[in-house]
Amino acid sequence: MPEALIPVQLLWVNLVTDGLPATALGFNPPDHDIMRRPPRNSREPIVGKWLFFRYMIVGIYVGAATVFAYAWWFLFYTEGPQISFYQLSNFHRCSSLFPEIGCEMFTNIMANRATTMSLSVLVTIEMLNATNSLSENESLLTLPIWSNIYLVLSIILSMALHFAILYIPFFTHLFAIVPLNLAEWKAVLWISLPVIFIDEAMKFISRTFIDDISRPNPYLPRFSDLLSRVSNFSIIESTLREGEQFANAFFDTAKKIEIARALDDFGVEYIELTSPAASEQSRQDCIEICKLGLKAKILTHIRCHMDDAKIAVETGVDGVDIVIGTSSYLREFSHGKDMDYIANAATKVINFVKSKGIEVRFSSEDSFRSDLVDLLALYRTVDKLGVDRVGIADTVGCANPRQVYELVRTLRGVVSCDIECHFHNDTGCAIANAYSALEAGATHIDTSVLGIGERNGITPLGGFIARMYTANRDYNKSKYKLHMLRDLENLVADSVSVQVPFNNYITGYCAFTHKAGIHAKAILNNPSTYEILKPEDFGMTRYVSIGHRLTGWNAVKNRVEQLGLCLNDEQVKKVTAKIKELADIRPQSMEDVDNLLREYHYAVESGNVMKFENGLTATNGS
Ligand SMILES: CC(=O)SCCNC(=O)CCNC(=O)[C@H](O)C(C)(C)COP(=O)(O)OP(=O)(O)OC[C@H]1O[C@@H](n2cnc3c(N)ncnc32)[C@H](O)[C@@H]1OP(=O)(O)O
Ligand SMILES: O=C(O)CCC(=O)C(=O)O
Repeated sequence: MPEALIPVQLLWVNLVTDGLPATALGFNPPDHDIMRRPPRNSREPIVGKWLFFRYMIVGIYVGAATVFAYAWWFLFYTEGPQISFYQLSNFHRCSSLFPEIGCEMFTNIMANRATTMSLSVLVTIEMLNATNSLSENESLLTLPIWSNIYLVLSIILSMALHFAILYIPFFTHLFAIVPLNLAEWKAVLWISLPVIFIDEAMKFISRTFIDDISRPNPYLPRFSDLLSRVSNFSIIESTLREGEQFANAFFDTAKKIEIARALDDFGVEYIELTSPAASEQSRQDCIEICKLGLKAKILTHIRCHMDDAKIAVETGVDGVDIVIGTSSYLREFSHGKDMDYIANAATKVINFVKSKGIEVRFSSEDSFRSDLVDLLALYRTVDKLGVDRVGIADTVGCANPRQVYELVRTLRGVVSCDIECHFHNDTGCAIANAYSALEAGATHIDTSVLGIGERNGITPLGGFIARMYTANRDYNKSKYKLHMLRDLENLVADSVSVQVPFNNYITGYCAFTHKAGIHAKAILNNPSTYEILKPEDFGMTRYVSIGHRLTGWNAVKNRVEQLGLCLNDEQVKKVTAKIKELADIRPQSMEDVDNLLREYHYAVESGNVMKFENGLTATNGS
């Protein structure tokens, strides 16, 4: 095709569009939802992938529309020459192929008209694009063009300048263009306007799927985080493997079976058992548990060693979890092998387990203190061998959630199989790390009941459930029998001779106890004010404690109503003051409080309230 625009015209477009409208955009008002957006990550690129894609789409449209405007004039315009596309695109061979059409049209005033169409479309589209840029994501319907009056003025001025070069003869000559008529201007508008709709569609996608700017809470999971498995994960319950490494643990066969059944009933997807290479009884127990026909898949955990693998595959397990240390500590002080040896051993053991048609997972022990390049190369190798999962283990509990997120996210880009994560709790990060791992794309999390395991253990099942329930209540309620958690924890606590901690997640005795008056009032009005977990979902009950100096009259009034007593607000406030007086001396049981309320109520009913109050004070003072 002939050249649609010459350099001076392109310079003009730059001058008109980059000058006034671009400057006016600096006066854009803020988006309406600006305060609901989370702060931008400082490491996020200014132009991310999606924004770049948007620019490409709009850019392609601008280019196509400019060229089309030129072609339109030659091909479709009723007052134009109406030649064919073949003729237009072979204009340089016009004199030899189709001289009858009059080849001078490609150089004379007709060509200038087509050029003017192109130029005008480009200028108009740029004005519309400036309008689109009032906001990156907000629609023009809610943030209209007149919200930036400078933009309106600059567009008017820019178009006036464009009209000037179109209709003042000196400039038309200078720019090699011609004045357009009404029909041509209509075509300019029709060709330019779609850019508004294209950008509105892009903004809609950004708002709905990419930026989540409509989220009321900026800290909820982002829809854009497509890798996140927060609502699609499996639990590998390792009480009967990692848990057996807890200092107090000794599980006989009957106890293991009882725990396995309880875990299965609760709904965990996998149960991991101690290596059958550990002892003859461990091997027998493994066989017995496999025979139970549980819904959960049974795994056993072995060293990356053919001897262990051969024993494991004979037990009837559904899968084998292979592990080997990759950090310099473990390579030097545990097994003494280098990365090449590890890769070769892994290949042999994985191929062997796979040949038995059962699941195989390969994990690196002490992943967070391993060399990242070595680690990723190893994972890539085992992924290619066809493992079902690779595992990351924070064996010493050194990792924090950010490090976990980064490692899992990196690994997610390297392997296509599932990713399992195992977090020790030495620094109290095990639950948060598990959550971060899922956010980054991990698929399986290792837990043990009450977190029991080597040293102070791993991600506790109950705490993990609390975290995941908070992220997606329905998903967790549909997968697990949450009300069984307490029995499960009591069973394991008894088996290993420990108490369930007072502040245990969900089942600790004070997990749903509310004490301070301010809390109690709000809880009684709406439990969600101070409860992120619904006790009834876990078969637990809420308790509002009132026999103490931190109580308040709202909590006391509630108790008065529960007891069916009749006191007005002033009377409740007075009796609350009495409770505080007494509780300053010693804590009051619920029975003490109830007796006091009944006595006070009786005194009110019988008209002896003054006497009662004085007597009470005297008793306290004595
Ligand atoms: C971080 C974790 O929790 S990993 C899981 C830990 N689980 C267990 O240890 C299961 C219980 N363990 C046991 O019963 C025993 O340690 C056994 C049966 C596994 C091995 O017992 P032993 O042969 O007496 O060896 P020992 O326990 O003293 O040392 C471990 C051996 O395994 C080797 N080893 C350690 N980790 C690995 C591994 N991941 N892959 C292959 N070999 C390993 C060590 O080099 C050492 O070999 P060596 O006998 O040549 O010195
Ligand atoms: O097999 C695994 O992934 C974890 C092994 C383990 O217990 C650990 O590394 O702490």
